[in-house]
Amino acid sequence: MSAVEGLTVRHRRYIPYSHAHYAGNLVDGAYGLGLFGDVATELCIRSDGDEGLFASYSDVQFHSPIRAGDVVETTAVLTRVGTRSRTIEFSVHVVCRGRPDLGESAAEVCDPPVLATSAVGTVVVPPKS
Ligand SMILES: C/C=C/C(=O)SCCNC(=O)CCNC(=O)[C@H](O)C(C)(C)COP(=O)(O)OP(=O)(O)OC[C@H]1O[C@@H](n2cnc3c(N)ncnc32)[C@H](O)[C@@H]1OP(=O)(O)O
Repeated sequence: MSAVEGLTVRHRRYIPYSHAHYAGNLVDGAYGLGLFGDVATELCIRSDGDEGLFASYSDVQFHSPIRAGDVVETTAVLTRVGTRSRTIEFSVHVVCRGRPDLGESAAEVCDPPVLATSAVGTVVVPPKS
């Protein structure tokens, strides 16, 4: 097993209302893939000293919507180290969510967090010099 297998990186961010795209203030599904790209970039920097390039996704699942006003946590776990390829498991969980039914700015912590999107992807890093 490689020393970096199991390496985990997490990012948190607030989803601004300017990013809402569909009815009910949903963001588009590709939004989660953008989050995966950013967390994969930090993971590759930590594992290989390079930002890496996304080669493919082998699985993408949209479990529940991401909405404007959510606070989301994106997680990347390095599960396989090839020669130049790196297999990563991704997830986005909603950790806080607006409660407009209770008030314009009301919001609550999601306990437990709500799984929104998951994926498995492959990034490629340069050869070791
Ligand atoms: C961190 C996030 C960043 C981004 O989001 S960047 C934006 C989106 N991505 C891109 O624009 C990248 C565009 N694609 C490319 O530039 C190239 O295309 C790649 C650099 C991704 C790969 O090209 P090449 O370097 O010529 O690959 P090879 O020498 O044929 O293979 C190297 C390793 O990569 C694995 N691999 C190549 N393509 C795929 C694929 N499509 N799906 C899964 N794995 C792939 C191989 O097996 C091998 O692996 P092994 O080194 O461990 O033996």
